[in-house]
Amino acid sequence: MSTPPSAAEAPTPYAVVVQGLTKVYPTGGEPVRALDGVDVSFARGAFTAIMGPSGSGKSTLMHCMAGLDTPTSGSVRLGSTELTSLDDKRLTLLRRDRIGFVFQSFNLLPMLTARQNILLPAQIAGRPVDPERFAHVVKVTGLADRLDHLPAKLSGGQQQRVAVARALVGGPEVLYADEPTGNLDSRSGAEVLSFLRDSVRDLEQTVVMVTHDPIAASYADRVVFLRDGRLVDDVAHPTAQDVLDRLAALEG
Ligand SMILES: Nc1ncnc2c1ncn2[C@@H]1O[C@H](COP(=O)(O)OP(=O)(O)OP(=O)(O)O)[C@@H](O)[C@H]1O
Repeated sequence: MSTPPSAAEAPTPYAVVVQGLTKVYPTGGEPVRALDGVDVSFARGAFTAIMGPSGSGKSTLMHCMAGLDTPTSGSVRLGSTELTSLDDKRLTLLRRDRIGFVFQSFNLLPMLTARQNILLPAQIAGRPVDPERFAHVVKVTGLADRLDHLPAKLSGGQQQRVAVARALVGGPEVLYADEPTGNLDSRSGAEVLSFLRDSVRDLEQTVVMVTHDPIAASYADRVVFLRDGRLVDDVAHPTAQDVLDRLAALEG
Protein backbone atom coordinates (compact mmCIF):
# COMPACT_ATOMS: atom_id res chain seq x y z
CA MET A 1 0.00 0.00 0.00
CA SER A 2 1.47 3.39 -0.92
CA THR A 3 1.82 6.04 1.78
CA PRO A 4 0.15 9.37 1.02
CA PRO A 5 2.67 12.20 0.62
CA SER A 6 3.21 14.38 3.68
CA ALA A 7 1.99 17.97 3.53
CA ALA A 8 5.57 19.12 2.95
CA GLU A 9 5.93 16.86 -0.12
CA ALA A 10 2.45 17.38 -1.57
CA PRO A 11 2.69 19.40 -4.78
CA THR A 12 1.16 22.84 -4.40
CA PRO A 13 -1.62 23.75 -6.86
CA TYR A 14 0.11 27.11 -7.29
CA ALA A 15 2.91 27.89 -9.73
CA VAL A 16 3.73 31.15 -7.95
CA VAL A 17 2.97 32.22 -4.37
CA VAL A 18 3.58 35.80 -3.22
CA GLN A 19 3.36 36.75 0.47
CA GLY A 20 3.68 40.15 2.10
CA LEU A 21 5.49 41.54 -0.91
CA THR A 22 6.71 45.10 -0.39
CA LYS A 23 8.89 47.19 -2.67
CA VAL A 24 10.05 50.63 -1.64
CA TYR A 25 12.07 52.67 -4.15
CA PRO A 26 14.34 55.21 -2.55
CA THR A 27 14.14 58.53 -4.40
CA GLY A 28 15.65 61.96 -3.82
CA GLY A 29 12.56 62.90 -1.79
CA GLU A 30 9.88 60.72 -0.21
CA PRO A 31 10.53 56.98 -0.93
CA VAL A 32 7.95 55.38 -3.27
CA ARG A 33 6.08 52.39 -1.85
CA ALA A 34 5.39 50.62 -5.18
CA LEU A 35 4.13 47.41 -3.50
CA ASP A 36 2.65 47.44 -0.03
CA GLY A 37 2.17 43.94 1.41
CA VAL A 38 0.79 42.02 -1.58
CA ASP A 39 -0.45 38.46 -0.98
CA VAL A 40 -1.45 36.61 -4.15
CA SER A 41 -1.12 33.11 -5.61
CA PHE A 42 -1.26 32.01 -9.23
CA ALA A 43 -2.74 28.57 -9.91
CA ARG A 44 -0.93 26.17 -12.21
CA GLY A 45 -2.42 25.88 -15.67
CA ALA A 46 -4.45 29.10 -15.32
CA PHE A 47 -4.38 32.39 -17.22
CA THR A 48 -4.38 35.39 -14.86
CA ALA A 49 -4.34 39.08 -15.79
CA ILE A 50 -2.98 41.82 -13.53
CA MET A 51 -4.69 45.19 -13.94
CA GLY A 52 -4.83 48.52 -12.18
CA PRO A 53 -4.41 52.24 -12.74
CA SER A 54 -1.11 53.63 -13.99
CA GLY A 55 1.48 53.52 -11.19
CA SER A 56 -0.46 50.94 -9.15
CA GLY A 57 2.50 48.53 -9.08
CA LYS A 58 1.69 46.02 -11.86
CA SER A 59 5.14 46.04 -13.49
CA THR A 60 6.91 46.05 -10.14
CA LEU A 61 4.90 42.99 -9.04
CA MET A 62 5.66 41.14 -12.27
CA HIS A 63 9.35 42.08 -12.15
CA CYS A 64 9.67 40.88 -8.53
CA MET A 65 7.88 37.60 -9.40
CA ALA A 66 10.14 37.08 -12.42
CA GLY A 67 13.37 37.71 -10.52
CA LEU A 68 14.04 40.89 -12.50
CA ASP A 69 13.73 43.15 -9.44
CA THR A 70 14.41 42.51 -5.74
CA PRO A 71 11.63 43.14 -3.23
CA THR A 72 12.30 45.15 -0.08
CA SER A 73 10.55 42.47 2.01
CA GLY A 74 8.20 39.54 1.63
CA SER A 75 8.40 36.28 -0.22
CA VAL A 76 8.06 35.04 -3.82
CA ARG A 77 8.01 31.29 -4.43
CA LEU A 78 8.20 29.66 -7.85
CA GLY A 79 7.16 26.08 -7.14
CA SER A 80 9.18 25.33 -4.02
CA THR A 81 11.99 27.83 -4.77
CA GLU A 82 12.14 31.02 -2.71
CA LEU A 83 13.38 33.68 -5.13
CA THR A 84 14.38 36.17 -2.45
CA SER A 85 17.06 33.78 -1.13
CA LEU A 86 18.81 33.37 -4.51
CA ASP A 87 21.94 35.24 -5.56
CA ASP A 88 22.16 36.96 -8.96
CA LYS A 89 23.70 33.97 -10.70
CA ARG A 90 20.99 31.57 -9.50
CA LEU A 91 18.28 34.11 -10.39
CA THR A 92 19.69 34.35 -13.93
CA LEU A 93 19.58 30.57 -14.30
CA LEU A 94 16.08 30.41 -12.84
CA ARG A 95 14.85 33.02 -15.35
CA ARG A 96 16.54 31.15 -18.19
CA ASP A 97 15.40 27.65 -17.26
CA ARG A 98 12.03 28.05 -15.55
CA ILE A 99 10.38 31.27 -16.73
CA GLY A 100 9.13 32.42 -20.15
CA PHE A 101 8.80 36.10 -21.09
CA VAL A 102 6.77 37.93 -23.70
CA PHE A 103 7.00 41.71 -23.93
CA GLN A 104 5.23 44.43 -25.87
CA SER A 105 8.16 44.54 -28.32
CA PHE A 106 8.68 41.20 -30.00
CA ASN A 107 12.51 41.15 -29.59
CA LEU A 108 13.10 38.75 -32.51
CA LEU A 109 16.48 38.59 -34.21
CA PRO A 110 15.89 39.91 -37.76
CA MET A 111 18.44 37.68 -39.50
CA LEU A 112 17.03 34.45 -38.07
CA THR A 113 13.96 32.61 -39.34
CA ALA A 114 10.92 32.06 -37.13
CA ARG A 115 12.13 28.51 -36.40
CA GLN A 116 15.64 29.71 -35.49
CA ASN A 117 14.22 32.46 -33.26
CA ILE A 118 12.01 29.93 -31.46
CA LEU A 119 14.93 27.57 -30.87
CA LEU A 120 17.58 30.18 -30.00
CA PRO A 121 17.18 30.38 -26.18
CA ALA A 122 17.38 26.59 -25.84
CA GLN A 123 20.40 26.58 -28.12
CA ILE A 124 22.15 29.27 -26.07
CA ALA A 125 21.36 27.33 -22.88
CA GLY A 126 22.69 24.13 -24.50
CA ARG A 127 19.39 22.45 -23.80
CA PRO A 128 17.80 19.99 -26.23
CA VAL A 129 14.27 20.84 -27.38
CA ASP A 130 11.75 18.02 -27.23
CA PRO A 131 10.58 17.65 -30.87
CA GLU A 132 7.07 16.75 -29.72
CA ARG A 133 6.86 19.89 -27.61
CA PHE A 134 8.17 21.97 -30.54
CA ALA A 135 5.54 20.50 -32.88
CA HIS A 136 2.81 21.07 -30.31
CA VAL A 137 3.82 24.69 -29.66
CA VAL A 138 4.03 25.39 -33.41
CA LYS A 139 0.56 23.91 -33.82
CA VAL A 140 -0.90 25.87 -30.90
CA THR A 141 0.59 29.13 -32.20
CA GLY A 142 -0.48 28.38 -35.80
CA LEU A 143 3.01 28.93 -37.21
CA ALA A 144 3.50 25.68 -39.16
CA ASP A 145 3.65 27.38 -42.58
CA ARG A 146 5.68 30.37 -41.36
CA LEU A 147 8.67 28.64 -39.76
CA ASP A 148 11.13 29.45 -42.55
CA HIS A 149 10.17 33.14 -42.81
CA LEU A 150 12.31 35.98 -41.51
CA PRO A 151 10.53 38.31 -39.04
CA ALA A 152 10.37 41.08 -41.68
CA LYS A 153 8.13 38.81 -43.77
CA LEU A 154 5.70 38.26 -40.90
CA SER A 155 2.86 40.47 -39.66
CA GLY A 156 3.09 42.00 -36.16
CA GLY A 157 0.67 39.38 -34.85
CA GLN A 158 2.70 36.57 -36.39
CA GLN A 159 5.93 38.01 -34.95
CA GLN A 160 4.37 38.09 -31.50
CA ARG A 161 3.20 34.49 -31.99
CA VAL A 162 6.85 33.57 -32.71
CA ALA A 163 7.81 35.34 -29.48
CA VAL A 164 5.10 33.37 -27.62
CA ALA A 165 6.31 30.09 -29.21
CA ARG A 166 9.90 30.94 -28.22
CA ALA A 167 8.76 31.52 -24.63
CA LEU A 168 6.69 28.31 -24.54
CA VAL A 169 8.98 25.81 -26.21
CA GLY A 170 11.17 25.22 -23.17
CA GLY A 171 8.08 24.35 -21.08
CA PRO A 172 8.49 27.17 -18.53
CA GLU A 173 6.73 26.82 -15.17
CA VAL A 174 5.22 30.24 -15.75
CA LEU A 175 4.95 32.55 -18.75
CA TYR A 176 4.98 36.25 -17.87
CA ALA A 177 3.50 38.51 -20.54
CA ASP A 178 3.91 42.28 -20.13
CA GLU A 179 1.42 44.15 -22.35
CA PRO A 180 1.78 41.46 -25.07
CA THR A 181 -0.79 43.12 -27.32
CA GLY A 182 0.38 46.71 -26.76
CA ASN A 183 1.95 46.97 -30.25
CA LEU A 184 -0.75 45.09 -32.14
CA ASP A 185 -3.97 46.09 -33.91
CA SER A 186 -7.10 44.64 -32.34
CA ARG A 187 -7.35 41.69 -34.76
CA SER A 188 -3.72 40.59 -34.28
CA GLY A 189 -4.08 41.22 -30.55
CA ALA A 190 -7.10 38.91 -30.44
CA GLU A 191 -5.10 36.22 -32.28
CA VAL A 192 -2.22 36.39 -29.82
CA LEU A 193 -4.58 36.32 -26.84
CA SER A 194 -6.36 33.28 -28.28
CA PHE A 195 -3.00 31.52 -28.65
CA LEU A 196 -2.09 32.38 -25.07
CA ARG A 197 -5.42 30.99 -23.93
CA ASP A 198 -4.95 27.85 -26.09
CA SER A 199 -1.52 27.31 -24.54
CA VAL A 200 -3.19 27.31 -21.12
CA ARG A 201 -5.83 24.84 -22.30
CA ASP A 202 -3.69 22.56 -24.49
CA LEU A 203 -0.27 22.74 -22.83
CA GLU A 204 -1.48 23.37 -19.25
CA GLN A 205 0.69 26.45 -19.30
CA THR A 206 0.54 28.94 -16.41
CA VAL A 207 0.27 32.48 -17.83
CA VAL A 208 0.39 35.77 -15.90
CA MET A 209 -0.20 38.89 -18.01
CA VAL A 210 -0.01 42.59 -17.18
CA THR A 211 -2.37 44.60 -19.35
CA HIS A 212 -4.22 47.92 -19.52
CA ASP A 213 -6.74 46.51 -21.98
CA PRO A 214 -10.07 45.23 -20.55
CA ILE A 215 -10.66 43.15 -23.70
CA ALA A 216 -7.26 41.46 -23.29
CA ALA A 217 -8.04 40.83 -19.61
CA SER A 218 -11.36 39.19 -20.53
CA TYR A 219 -9.40 36.32 -22.15
CA ALA A 220 -8.02 35.40 -18.71
CA ASP A 221 -9.52 32.94 -16.22
CA ARG A 222 -9.05 35.47 -13.49
CA VAL A 223 -8.18 39.16 -13.13
CA VAL A 224 -6.51 40.66 -10.06
CA PHE A 225 -6.57 44.41 -9.52
CA LEU A 226 -3.92 46.55 -7.86
CA ARG A 227 -4.25 50.07 -6.50
CA ASP A 228 -1.50 52.00 -4.69
CA GLY A 229 0.61 48.84 -4.44
CA ARG A 230 -2.14 46.76 -2.84
CA LEU A 231 -4.30 43.94 -4.17
CA VAL A 232 -7.82 45.34 -4.03
CA ASP A 233 -9.96 43.02 -6.17
CA ASP A 234 -9.92 39.51 -7.61
CA VAL A 235 -12.47 38.42 -10.21
CA ALA A 236 -13.04 35.06 -11.92
CA HIS A 237 -14.02 34.92 -15.61
CA PRO A 238 -14.92 38.58 -16.03
CA THR A 239 -16.27 40.10 -19.23
CA ALA A 240 -14.55 43.16 -20.71
CA GLN A 241 -17.44 45.24 -19.31
CA ASP A 242 -16.91 43.82 -15.78
CA VAL A 243 -13.24 44.80 -16.03
CA LEU A 244 -14.07 48.29 -17.33
CA ASP A 245 -16.54 48.84 -14.48
CA ARG A 246 -14.05 47.77 -11.83
CA LEU A 247 -11.27 49.87 -13.31
CA ALA A 248 -13.56 52.90 -13.42
CA ALA A 249 -14.41 52.31 -9.74
CA LEU A 250 -10.67 52.09 -8.89
CA GLU A 251 -9.73 55.16 -10.86
CA GLY A 252 -12.73 57.20 -9.71
N1 LIG B 1 12.95 52.39 -10.51
C1 LIG B 1 12.06 53.14 -9.88
N2 LIG B 1 12.42 54.15 -9.06
C2 LIG B 1 11.52 54.91 -8.40
N3 LIG B 1 10.19 54.72 -8.48
C3 LIG B 1 9.75 53.73 -9.28
C4 LIG B 1 10.65 52.88 -10.03
N4 LIG B 1 9.91 51.99 -10.74
C5 LIG B 1 8.61 52.25 -10.46
N5 LIG B 1 8.52 53.28 -9.59
C6 LIG B 1 7.27 53.84 -9.02
O1 LIG B 1 6.57 52.77 -8.40
C7 LIG B 1 5.16 52.91 -8.61
C8 LIG B 1 4.62 51.66 -9.32
O2 LIG B 1 5.17 51.62 -10.63
P1 LIG B 1 4.83 50.46 -11.67
O3 LIG B 1 5.64 50.74 -12.91
O4 LIG B 1 5.01 49.14 -11.01
O5 LIG B 1 3.28 50.70 -11.94
P2 LIG B 1 2.36 50.16 -13.12
O6 LIG B 1 1.05 49.83 -12.50
O7 LIG B 1 3.08 49.07 -13.86
O8 LIG B 1 2.24 51.45 -14.03
P3 LIG B 1 1.91 51.62 -15.58
O9 LIG B 1 0.54 51.07 -15.78
O10 LIG B 1 1.93 53.10 -15.80
O11 LIG B 1 2.98 50.88 -16.36
C9 LIG B 1 4.98 54.19 -9.41
O12 LIG B 1 4.72 55.24 -8.49
C10 LIG B 1 6.33 54.38 -10.07
O13 LIG B 1 6.57 55.75 -10.32
